[in-house]
Amino acid sequence: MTLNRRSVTVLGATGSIGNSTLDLINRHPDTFDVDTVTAHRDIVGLAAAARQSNARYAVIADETKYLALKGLLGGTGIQVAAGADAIIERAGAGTDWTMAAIVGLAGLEPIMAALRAGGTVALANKEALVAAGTIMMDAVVDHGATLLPVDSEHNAVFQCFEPDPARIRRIVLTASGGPFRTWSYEQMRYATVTQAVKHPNWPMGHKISVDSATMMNKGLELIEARHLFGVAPGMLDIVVHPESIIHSMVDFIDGSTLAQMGCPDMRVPIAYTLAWPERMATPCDRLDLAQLGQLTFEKPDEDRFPALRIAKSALYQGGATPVIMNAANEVAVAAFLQQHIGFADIMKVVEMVLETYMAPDPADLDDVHAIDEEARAFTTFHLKAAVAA
Ligand SMILES: NC(=O)C1=CN([C@@H]2O[C@H](COP(=O)(O)OP(=O)(O)OC[C@H]3O[C@@H](n4cnc5c(N)ncnc54)[C@H](OP(=O)(O)O)[C@@H]3O)[C@@H](O)[C@H]2O)C=CC1
Ligand SMILES: CC(=O)[C@@H](O)[C@H](O)COP(=O)(O)O
Ligand SMILES: [Mn+2]
Repeated sequence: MTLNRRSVTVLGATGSIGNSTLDLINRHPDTFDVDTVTAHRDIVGLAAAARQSNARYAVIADETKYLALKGLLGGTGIQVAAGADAIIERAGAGTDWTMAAIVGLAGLEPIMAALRAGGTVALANKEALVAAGTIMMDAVVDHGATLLPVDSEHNAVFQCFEPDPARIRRIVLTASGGPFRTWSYEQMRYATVTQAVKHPNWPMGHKISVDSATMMNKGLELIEARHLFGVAPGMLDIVVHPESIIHSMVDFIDGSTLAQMGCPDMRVPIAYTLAWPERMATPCDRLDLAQLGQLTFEKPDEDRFPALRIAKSALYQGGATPVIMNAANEVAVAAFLQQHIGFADIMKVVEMVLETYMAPDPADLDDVHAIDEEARAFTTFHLKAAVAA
């Protein structure tokens, strides 16, 4: 590998994507210079990540953990900071490459700071793009930044894509179908947290795992694709592919379809963004199609997975709707993970909020935050009523 030396920051360093990113980075200490690693509350994980990667800064969002983190990193020379603003400040410090792997809308401002600094942002956090897509894509252009998709489907599309929209007929996102692909709606009503976070193919954080189980993950990914690739909503499609070997496809006007394939390991798309526009070697398993035997495909079922219908409607509506949908979903998923509501209640809540809470289209980031905060408060207040209805 002959990559230029580059400085990197990993936002969300203690999570599933953060760990995979640092696994790759730590294998190449002569290429990657780790500037900053961040986390929310996990000081033990953050201190380990900072030590292993020889980071310059370790930043924890929860300010009450500052002294404890400082204690864990005493004598290392690694600088410690705390608070959401400190994360935004380090994200905007101008490193060459930033992994955006904070979960949820909490990741939006650090992403915007990194884009404003004009660097390359590897985007795992889909919630921020769903809520603030147009604003974020404008910032990429205005600040000469580069936004590279990490999400496996979007990274696959990016690898197959041609920027001339006249050549593209359709983008097809693959969906595993999640842990409840073969379950009836009635069975899903009684699904437990343990069952919902057990994804069949990908080990991931709890929030995205629940999104995969409801299939809201695929709905969020439709909106993510619309912004990343600038295509009309009608050009986006989903096919269920339980093996997660084909990560997505692009259909061209001449009848050709390009697909990107690989074993389900997020280090592959992460490595693509780390090395881009080159490629780098990874320790990931290689595909053995003869060993796999067959790949299967199914139509998505919007009756058993209403999130698909709800998100499609938000995709077409745009404006405030994706912000509200994302906020309601984040609140409802958290309530499910805390066992306050059932699995099937998640989409009941999201649908109720979208039917009853209205907001004008956001013009800027302040509007996005205002709508997000109000929608969260509305969802929390009406949670029990939505479930009882
Ligand atoms: N995991 C995957 O394979 C994929 C993930 N993604 C997307 O990537 C993002 C991260 O996912 P994943 O790694 O699975 O999630 P995890 O839950 O595993 O990790 C989340 C990370 O964000 C940090 N964090 C959480 N809340 C805050 C906050 N309020 N402020 C600052 N930091 C915070 C966590 O810190 P702490 O550990 O201290 O809580 C942790 O480092 C999500 O948006 C997800 O949709 C996309 C495609 C695939
Ligand atoms: C690894 C990744 O990109 C996830 O978003 C994954 O796609 C989730 O799987 P589902 O297809 O089940 O949503
Ligand atoms: Mn994905």
